[in-house]
Order: sequence, then C-alpha cells, then structure tokens
Amino acid sequence: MATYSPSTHCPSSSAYSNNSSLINRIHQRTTFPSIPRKGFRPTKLYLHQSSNGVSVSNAVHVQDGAKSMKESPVESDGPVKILKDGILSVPPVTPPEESIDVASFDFNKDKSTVSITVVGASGDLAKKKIFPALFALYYEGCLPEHFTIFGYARSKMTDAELRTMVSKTLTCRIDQRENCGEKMDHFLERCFYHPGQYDSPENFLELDKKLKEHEAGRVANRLFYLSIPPNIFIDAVKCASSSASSAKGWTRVIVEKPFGRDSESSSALTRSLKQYLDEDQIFRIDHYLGKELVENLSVLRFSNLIFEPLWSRQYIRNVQFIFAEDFGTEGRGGYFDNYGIIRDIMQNHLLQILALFAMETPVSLDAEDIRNEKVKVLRSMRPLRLDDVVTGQYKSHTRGGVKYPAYIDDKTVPNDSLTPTFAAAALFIDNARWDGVPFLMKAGKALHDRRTEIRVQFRHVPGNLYNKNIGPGLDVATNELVIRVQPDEAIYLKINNKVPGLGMRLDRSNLNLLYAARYSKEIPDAYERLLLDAIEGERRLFIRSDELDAAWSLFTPVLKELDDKKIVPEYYPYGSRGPVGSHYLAARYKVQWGDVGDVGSQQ
Ligand SMILES: NC(=O)C1=CN([C@@H]2O[C@H](COP(=O)(O)OP(=O)(O)OC[C@H]3O[C@@H](n4cnc5c(N)ncnc54)[C@H](OP(=O)(O)O)[C@@H]3O)[C@@H](O)[C@H]2O)C=CC1
Ligand SMILES: O=C1O[C@H](COP(=O)(O)O)[C@@H](O)[C@H](O)[C@H]1O
Repeated sequence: MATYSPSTHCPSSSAYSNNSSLINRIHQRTTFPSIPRKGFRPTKLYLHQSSNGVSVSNAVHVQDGAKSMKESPVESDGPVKILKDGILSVPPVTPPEESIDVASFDFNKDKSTVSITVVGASGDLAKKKIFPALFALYYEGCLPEHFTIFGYARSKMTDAELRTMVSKTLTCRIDQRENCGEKMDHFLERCFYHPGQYDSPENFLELDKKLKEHEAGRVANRLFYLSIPPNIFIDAVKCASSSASSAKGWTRVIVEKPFGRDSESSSALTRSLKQYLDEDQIFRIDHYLGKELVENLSVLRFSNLIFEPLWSRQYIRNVQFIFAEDFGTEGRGGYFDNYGIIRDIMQNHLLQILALFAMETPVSLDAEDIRNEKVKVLRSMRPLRLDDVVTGQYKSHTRGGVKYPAYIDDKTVPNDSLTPTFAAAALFIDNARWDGVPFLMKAGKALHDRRTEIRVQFRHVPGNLYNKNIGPGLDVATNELVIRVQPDEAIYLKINNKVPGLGMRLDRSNLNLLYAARYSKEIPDAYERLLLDAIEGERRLFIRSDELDAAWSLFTPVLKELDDKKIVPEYYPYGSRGPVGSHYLAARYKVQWGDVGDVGSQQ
C-alpha cells in the first residue's frame, strides 16, 4: 500500500509503466476537479494495486472546516476510478452534518514544499547541468507548486549574481514554445544563494533559517545536491544533516561520483555517509542511467519477443560497450589524474549499462527488484585480470596546422603521469546465460569521434545456405544490434539482404530506428530525469551500496596492479582511434570492434 500527498504535476513524465511509479505519476496529476461534497477534500490517498490497475481504498478528508483540521478516514461509497489523464474520480461519500464553503477553504495551506540546495553552486557541473536541468523540469511543469532552489558555495555571491550566472546557462531548448523568457524569469525568481563553508554547521544553520523562511510553515522536503569535489562530501553531509535537514518532511542527498577510488575507499565513504544518513536518503547518481537509450534497454529487451529469447550465449557472440570522446581532459586534469579512465567511465557508466544489459528478468520494475538483479549479475562476474586490459594515454598531435595537446601538457597533470586516458578490457560473466561470452569495454578521451554505443554481435547462422554468397568473412556478415546512446540516438540492426536484381548478391543493411526521425520531441537531459526521480523518491536509477561494492570488487585488483607495477600506457595521438593494443585484445577473443569502419545508422 502506498501513501502519498499531493505534490508535483509533470505532464511529460508518465512514461513509467511499473505500478508503484504509476501510483506516483497518477498522484502528481491528481487534481480533484470534482470535490463530491462541500467540506470533503481528500488530503491523503491510500492507493493500492489491484488486477485492474490502481485504486483508492481509503481517503482521509478534512472535516468540519478549516479551523478544526481533523482528519478521519472515510469509506468511498463506490469504486474510485482513474479517468483519462490520470485524474481520480472519487465518488461521493456521505457529507458531514455541517459542511464548510469549499471556496473559502485554503487547500494550499498544508501542501508540502521542496527545497533544492545545490552545494557547490559556483562549480562546473552546477552551471553546466544541474541548474539547466532544474529549469527544464520547471518549464515542463514537473516541479512541485511550492519549490525553492538555493545555491550554496564558498564564493561570495548575491542572489542577483547567482541568477545572472544561472541565466547564462539556461536555454529554451524544449521545443519552440512560447513564454520561455517569461518562464526563465519566474524560475530565476525562485533561485537564491547562500555563501558558506562546507564544514561549517553555523553556515548551514543560516541556510536552514533562510530555507524555513521560504518554506513558510509547510511540510518541507529537502534535497541537497553535492556538486563538490569528493574530499568534502562528508563535511557537507555532516553539516547538512545536523543543521539543515528537514524536521518534518524528507531529506535526501544526491551524491556525485566518484564514490571512492577502490573497494576500500568506497566502503569508507559509504560508512561515513551512513553516520549521518540512512541508505534510503542517499541517491548515488550515475548520469548514464538517466540517458534515454539506457532507460530503453529494459524496454527493448523485456517488451519485445524477438530480443529476449536471443539474449544469451546461445545466440550472442560478444557484447561491446564503447565510450569515446573527441576532446581531452582539458580543465579537469587535476581531478582526472587521480582517477583515470577506468574509474571515470568503466567502473561506473559502462559497468552500469552492462549490468542492465545482462541481468536476469527482474520480478517487477520496482527499484529494489531491478537493483537486486543488477547486483546478482555483477557478483557473477570475474574480477578483471591485468592480461585482459590495455591502457593508453594521448600524446600531442598536429592536424591541419592545429596542434592538439598531450595529456601531460595540462599544468595540473604531473609530467611523468601514467594515468590512462584510454582503456580496453575483456570481462566475463560466469553464469548460465553468459558463460564464455566476452563483454568488451573500450573508453577513451581525445579520440577521433564522440560516441557511446552498445554493440551486440550475434553468432553466424549454422549451415547457412548463403555461405557461398557471403564468402570467407562469415563472422563479418552476422547480425549486429547497435544501441547508440549518443550522439544521434538510434537503435539499428544489421541484417543480410539480397541486392535487388537478377543476380544473387548479398548486402548488409540496417533496420534503423533513428530517434531524430521517429520522434519530434527533444530528448531530455539525463540530469532532468534523475533530479525528478530524486524529488519523487524513485530509486531505480540510483546506485545502491551493494551494487557499488560489487562494481568495485571487479576493478580494484587490476587498478592496484596497474599502480603497483607502474604499467606504462600505450601512447596514441590526440584525435586517433586509440591504441592498437585494443585490437589485439579483442582478437584474442575472436572479436572485431564493431565501431571500426561502421558508417552508422545513416545508410
Ligand atoms: N563537471 C563535470 O562534468 C562532472 C562532475 N562530476 C562530479 O561532480 C562534482 C562537482 O564537479 P565540478 O562542478 O566539476 O567540480 P568543481 O571543481 O567545479 O567544484 C565545484 C565547487 O566546489 C568548490 N570547490 C572546488 N574545489 C574545492 C576544494 N578543494 N575545497 C573546497 N571547495 C572546493 C568550488 O566552489 P567554491 O570555491 O565557491 O566553494 C567549486 O565551484 C564532483 O564530484 C565531480 O567529480 C561528475 C560528472 C561530471
Ligand atoms: O562522468 C563523466 O561523464 C562525462 C561524459 O558524460 P556525457 O554525458 O557528456 O557523455 C565525461 O566527460 C567525464 O570525464 C566523466 O567524469
């Protein structure tokens, strides 16, 4: 049974199909348009699932007018229905003897409010992603009616200065709708700033005071977004929890990666966080889980009959997870040098995608059921061996008269740094479904293009009648499913086809779902989805501590060995395809990287 109190109205967020989320979404949109009797205003609904969907078993109503706000449960006189657009029709119940005039009753009085504090508001991520995502949610009508946004950092800034800073990053990217400028102004009016130290309980108390002023006596829910370097996470959490957490509503904290550098430091971070927060208050963000095509992975797998039966060692030859950026670490060298590409991309983003790709069917789409399956598959994996890893680092390269820098040219990076900016790895899942199937990962900075893809290469057709038409490269002519996460989001399937004409020549073609051609709506940024979920308490896309432990267990031994043995990375020119070693690694498992020579989904 789920209890809920009226909160947000988000017309575009009805995409979830699991029942608990459906309850949330329906609730957001519950507007009680037809209060059945004077004086009957349900303030809470007890929603439960039934075979017919969601129904209301009990409503609590306000009785006897505004002054005596007694709440008492009432039975509905008939079934509660969900009408079109998620509006609940609550059938009449017997009215009280004395009823009040609905028009004079202040229904907003006891509504809750959400205060979002961006800790580290002066920083890169806050400007680039968090404020724009909050604005997009506001624009789409996804934020609750009562909300306030506070920026918090050490930099001295006034509210007006914060607004100026934030306004530079906001865009009206969502369609070409009207009143965007006006909406921006309204949004900015609800943004405030409080300067303070991250380890000062006094400064957080001052913040608390300001938050309370804005919350105006409503039930206050508070979300803190830690957009700060990891070495100050705990200071900030300690102060936020002791001096600025909500007395009556919920308090949640979004924690940005990196969640440690290895198993030990990650466990220590979790232990420290749990001194001040419960696990269900901690929202560990991996923004790749908020990307549209990553969200779609489960839909593709579990709602299409043609895929799930093929999803095993029986039909799949190998799976590839490819991340490439065509720019280096410029500006982030200081952070990056302490982490490297394996920690920055593989251990989190790519491994999370792998877990979603390879997990067994969850019992339901509830957060815990999905995360249980992810943990299971991660724990079935073999820890990565040094032999199965190739590392690289970009070096300076001049092209078209332009000189591109080496990684170590960054002033914040030591000249003798061995930190990998590229890595390729072969991983294995020792369970019945995936026994022997190589899961290859490749991630790199300063490569020749920018893309993130999942490539599924299928086995060849046994006894294929058309072998002679295909020729010796049998494995090259097998089916390949490509899920291009970015850019130009697409899902395409490579198939063999007869070239039209009198001869019998086979050709490889793509069955192609290119999002830009199929859907006119712009795809929301991952941070929008994740922020909305955190506000709504939906944990499905956030990392649970046992998932994190399992993920670190796979990579910690090899990371330690790379450090201890001071393994020298293979140097590759800025803007190239990366170290050739990655091809040798793939070849050892009879794999060819699918991105090489693929002209993509445009054909
Ligand atoms: N930037 C990005 O693209 C991504 C960032 N992340 C993660 O998000 C978090 C924030 O990233 P980002 O915005 O780039 O970080 P920044 O380096 O920009 O830091 C954010 C703010 O924290 C304060 N700060 C910086 N260094 C220190 C320090 N040594 N001691 C105390 N305060 C400091 C500064 O604010 P002030 O001086 O005003 O207090 C700064 O504006 C990090 O954990 C990062 O790993 C994750 C994914 C991508
Ligand atoms: O977490 C990180 O992600 C970005 C890439 O994110 P994207 O959404 O732009 O693909 C990466 O550049 C950065 O190094 C890493 O820390």
